[in-house]
Amino acid sequence: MTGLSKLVIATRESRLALWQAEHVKSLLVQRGHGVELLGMTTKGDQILDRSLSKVGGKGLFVKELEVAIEEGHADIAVHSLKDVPMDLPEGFALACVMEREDPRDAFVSNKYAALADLPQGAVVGTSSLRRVVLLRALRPDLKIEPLRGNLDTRLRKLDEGLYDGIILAAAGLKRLGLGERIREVFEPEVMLPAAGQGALGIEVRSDRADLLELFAPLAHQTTWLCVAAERAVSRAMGGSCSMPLAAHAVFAGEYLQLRAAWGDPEGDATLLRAQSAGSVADLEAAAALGTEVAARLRAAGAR
Ligand SMILES: NCc1[nH]cc(CCC(=O)O)c1CC(=O)O
Repeated sequence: MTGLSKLVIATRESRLALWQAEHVKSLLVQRGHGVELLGMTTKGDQILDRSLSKVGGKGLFVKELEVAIEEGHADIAVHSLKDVPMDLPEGFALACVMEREDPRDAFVSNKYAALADLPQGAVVGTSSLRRVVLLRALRPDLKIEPLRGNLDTRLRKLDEGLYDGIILAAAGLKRLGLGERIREVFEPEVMLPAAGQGALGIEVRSDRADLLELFAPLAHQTTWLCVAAERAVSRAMGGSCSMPLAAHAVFAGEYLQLRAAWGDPEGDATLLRAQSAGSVADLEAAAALGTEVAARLRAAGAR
């Protein structure tokens, strides 16, 4: 990047993706860089009638953006880390992980103030296998129905009366100024978040030393360590979103505390949990903690 050229951010065109790209743009503009957005549609945005776990998973939201970078139409992509596959394609790297928004899941409803207020057999919308399994553990009586689409689409379907309540990430709602729609946030003890939930990552070509240097100051080190541990659990478990898997890390003093939960993808009521904590100084140590927790899940019977 020279002083003259503009930095181009490839982005999906959902309101949340655009907010995230604009957020990164404003941080760069504050630092004196020229920035442009390149909006594009991904397969994940087009396929709305099937659960993502059935059509190929997380990579569906990032592939087109990587092609744009590869072909030189864009320099970077901004991702919700939750949607980023555990292993980036050859030649790509995360330039940084930024400070996390609220990592928790939220209950949204027009009729009920909390999950516990839902009557027997109420209809709850979510297409996340993780949320399905964790919801079943909390309320086996509920009727869980698929719910896909971007945030606005999901809220519209709730408002049309198709569901008594839905589960969404608090982070997306807060970023879009929709925090007042949240009736209840679930503490991680109650509904363990997905690996990377609430965190943003910047993807670049790994040979772009200029960009790696440019984004180093935007990194949030504790978030990066937490997310590295969480993603290592997913990686060690096979890392696909056709498996109900939760992983969430927090710092308690100098210790990184990592918890994970695994549900049987065949859909029975099995829910296994594992955790560990360690003093973690770098990304390798964080990843090792994640691998250890995955091994504990397996020892408990996870496949
Ligand atoms: N799977 C879609 C997705 N990817 C990231 C977020 C929320 C924001 C975040 O986790 O950073 C959402 C929406 C949701 O799960 O409700």
